[in-house]
Amino acid sequence: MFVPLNWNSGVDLTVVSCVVLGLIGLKALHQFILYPWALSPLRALPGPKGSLWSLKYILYGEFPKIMYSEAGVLQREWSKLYGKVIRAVGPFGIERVIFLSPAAMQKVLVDDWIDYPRADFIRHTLGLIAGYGLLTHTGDEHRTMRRTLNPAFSIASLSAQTDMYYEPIYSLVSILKSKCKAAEKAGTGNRAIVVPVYDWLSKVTLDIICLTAFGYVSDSLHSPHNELAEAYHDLLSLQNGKNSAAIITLVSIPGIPKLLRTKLLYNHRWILKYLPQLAPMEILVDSIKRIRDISAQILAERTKDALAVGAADSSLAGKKDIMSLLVQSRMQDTTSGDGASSKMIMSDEMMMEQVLTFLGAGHETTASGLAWTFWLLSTHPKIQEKLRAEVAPVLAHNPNPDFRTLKGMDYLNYVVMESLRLFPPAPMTVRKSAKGDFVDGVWVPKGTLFYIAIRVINTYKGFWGNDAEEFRPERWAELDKAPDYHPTHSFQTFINGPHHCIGKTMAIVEMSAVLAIIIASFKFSPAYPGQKAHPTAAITMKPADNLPLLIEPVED
Ligand code: HEM
Repeated sequence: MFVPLNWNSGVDLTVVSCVVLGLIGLKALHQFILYPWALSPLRALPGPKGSLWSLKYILYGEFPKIMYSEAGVLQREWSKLYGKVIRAVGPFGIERVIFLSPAAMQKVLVDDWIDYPRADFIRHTLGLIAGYGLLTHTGDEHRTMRRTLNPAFSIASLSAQTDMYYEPIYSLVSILKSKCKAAEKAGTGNRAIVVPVYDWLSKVTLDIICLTAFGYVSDSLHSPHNELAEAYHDLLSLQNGKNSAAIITLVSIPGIPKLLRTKLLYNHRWILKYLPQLAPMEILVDSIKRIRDISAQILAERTKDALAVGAADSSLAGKKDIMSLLVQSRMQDTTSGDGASSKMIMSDEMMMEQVLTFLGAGHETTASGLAWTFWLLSTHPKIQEKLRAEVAPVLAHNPNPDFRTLKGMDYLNYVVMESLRLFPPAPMTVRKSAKGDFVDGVWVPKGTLFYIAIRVINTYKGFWGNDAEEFRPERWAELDKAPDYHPTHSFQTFINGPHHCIGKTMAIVEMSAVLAIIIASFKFSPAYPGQKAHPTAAITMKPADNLPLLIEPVED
């Protein structure tokens, strides 16, 4: 029988409160101090250790340092001090491990990938920003979804899309040339101008991904108030360590990721600006809603087109964009009943999440990759000259090179790969062990977070030699001579295994096309003496200052 607690019940409320508080205290003591520092089987691994006299360190561990330092650089310093296996304690006493060896990467990312899914907080952060599409699924569901999407990213389909790159790229060239001309006419006597390179690259890559992924003309290069470009601009303006920490904390609370996408919260988003720590979330909720609305519109248009084509003709009727291929394939599977076997017949809702994923995963990553390439070329003028000498004659002969011509320019490929190695647009990702097991001879308990140290592995001297942190594109021609280079696991920019980036070849070819044409048209140099790169610390690594650079048209 239920006995209410009151002064007459014989149960002393003070005792009950003390017991409850005592239990909470013990749990906190275990979580923050005893487990990570005295009981965990990982506690003896090498790694940074702060003072247990510091309340801040007990509460947050290495997290503040990680969030406020350049992505991957702190971890690279740890690898120099502690070697290929590192343990660091994060917020709430939660441990994370870093393994650099090819054997560990093979186990976690390739052989036993099902036992090492993406951690929930990273899944929800990605889902919120880039849709709950392929990026957020795992296991069998991921396998069938990937099988359904793979054909749209085949070499044949990419080759058919290459000619769609050129209109946006040449539009950018003519916009920048007219800006240089205007500067000269304005009486500076000089055609060199400083431009925010990342901003322009973000527009050109948005226009390219919209055309190649959806056959949608965004033309953000000419329309400064393009809705999609503005929504992404607002979303990306949130990208800094403080906001990332707030987003990660929020999405770790059950129910919040769903709430952030509801109409209710969108309609009352103004409330958020009154909550100091959550004020930037108003921009997040608003821009996500705008991006989702435009994505729904794109999907509805593609479905309408496919139905019209399907009624007239069963062929793809010249549509080469990824979404048209998927919508067509869904129609064929639905009518033939094939989808039930090996492929997935995606619902409208699921297709919509894929639209968001291709936009989110395929736009800003490529723009950042290109921006860092121009930064490296600005600070390495001889390499810039050598690249121009390779691409200019090819473009003079063929201004719109096809897939094979782009792949055939060796130095261009080396420059792109070397830049993606040093400045990987996604500098890290996270996995969580679903069971306890030995990794590289170390017992790692269930529930441990694995920091997949993309940038650290890409620049580890143990794999790349003493000049690992230098920009030297020629190294890609000499990999067979590098004794410790591992062909699969020394370069993790797109990671490896079943979750490896589905857009890898697309991104490399697109970057090569943009880079070849822009570098043949303009010389790049730093905007001011002593300029430094400022990569933001977040899930992706974009230049915090939009990368101002001095550009000058190359004489015809
Ligand atoms: C330079 C550009 C790019 C980089 C550096 C990059 C990097 C990555 C990385 C590191 C992952 C693995 C994330 C994880 O498992 O935690 C990934 C996955 C993914 N990427 Fe990319 N990406 C780029 C461009 C693209 C493009 C152009 C698209 C599509 C249009 C794309 C679509 C995806 C998708 C759908 C996944 C999830 C794959 C799966 O789980 O099966 N990415 N990317």
